[in-house]
Amino acid sequence: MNRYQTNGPMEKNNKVLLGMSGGTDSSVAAMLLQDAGYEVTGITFRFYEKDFQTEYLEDARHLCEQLGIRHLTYDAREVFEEQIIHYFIQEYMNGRTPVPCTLCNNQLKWPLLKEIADREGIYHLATGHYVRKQTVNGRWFIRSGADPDKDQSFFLWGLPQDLLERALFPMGELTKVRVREIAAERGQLKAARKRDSLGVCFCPMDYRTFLKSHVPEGQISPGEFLDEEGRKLGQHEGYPFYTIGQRRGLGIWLNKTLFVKETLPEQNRVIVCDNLRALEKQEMLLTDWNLIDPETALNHPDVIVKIRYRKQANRCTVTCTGDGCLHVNLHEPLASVAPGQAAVFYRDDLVLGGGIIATSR
Ligand SMILES: Nc1ncnc2c1ncn2[C@@H]1O[C@H](COP(=O)(O)OP(=O)(O)OP(=O)(O)O)[C@@H](O)[C@H]1O
Repeated sequence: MNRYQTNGPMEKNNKVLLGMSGGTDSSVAAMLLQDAGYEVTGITFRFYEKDFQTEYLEDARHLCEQLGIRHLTYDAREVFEEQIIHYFIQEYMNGRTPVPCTLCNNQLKWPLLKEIADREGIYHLATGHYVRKQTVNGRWFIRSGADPDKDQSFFLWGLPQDLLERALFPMGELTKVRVREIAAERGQLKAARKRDSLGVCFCPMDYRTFLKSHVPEGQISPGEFLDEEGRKLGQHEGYPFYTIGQRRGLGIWLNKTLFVKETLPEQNRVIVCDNLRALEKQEMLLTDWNLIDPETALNHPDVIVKIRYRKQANRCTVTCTGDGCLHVNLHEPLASVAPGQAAVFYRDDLVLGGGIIATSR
């Protein structure tokens, strides 16, 4: 899954390369890593800058100066645009639901951290993610963070062993409330008060507005809403604007609730239904998957799968298909499964792996 490969293992040392976004978590992470005796280097990736705003860079640089640590910047805007923003738009245009934060972490942010750490002779890699890590039978697993409201384990299922082994997660045992307190206690009031980042960094608003301003005119056009029997119910604004399970904003006025069941990009049609049960799926096929230890995940009846960051957890059995996909048999049906979304496997709070949903039925 990862593009950035380097040669051979690196000797352990007490140096750590910390991804610093200028936000509260990575700022406090820098302080805690320093307290723990590490020689910290901060790095800020320039992924995306709305209206050329670079205050986050200045904030990260300023904090490093105050802490007396080295700070690097790395311009990743072009690769971010190609790999993440382009993918995000393309997925919607293909009638799928993208997972840009998962992709960014697993294919860009963490591999870049490793690449630069290798170059700089730095063994450890760190971020301000609210996760923990643990070894089981000699393999490294991500565990949920101690703060259930901030747990970010859902996004890191794709990290390979060589990277996990070197990873440090200073936020893992802390709550966000405590992290803000630590920043304030150390006199870092700006860091203490920063707002939590909301949703996708380059698209914090409704994705439809983003698509409207980024997709060339004429590529998204109005089409038909059909019911399950193929009867025309009205006109939609273009299939990429609708996601499976959506019920708001359809603009169809019938005296019953309607849900998007399916989008058909080639025909620019959106199929709706009036029964939530019609959205339920019992099986999923995953591609681009990663399992930390296949033995612990495959063919066990006690695996939990999540396809949403919050408020959903279904029991399942995972098997490997002959053609290299993962088959997920859901023990209870699950509604609103969209191709393109990530499915993440857990046992208790241990992340066993995950993959991208190709199909479901
Ligand atoms: N532009 C960036 N450059 C370097 N590292 C980054 C950048 N953006 C995020 N990170 C790293 O990834 C972690 C998770 O980022 P994310 O944006 O998901 O979380 P966050 O809760 O907003 O974190 P923070 O409070 O540190 O901004 C950050 O704590 C940081 O270590």
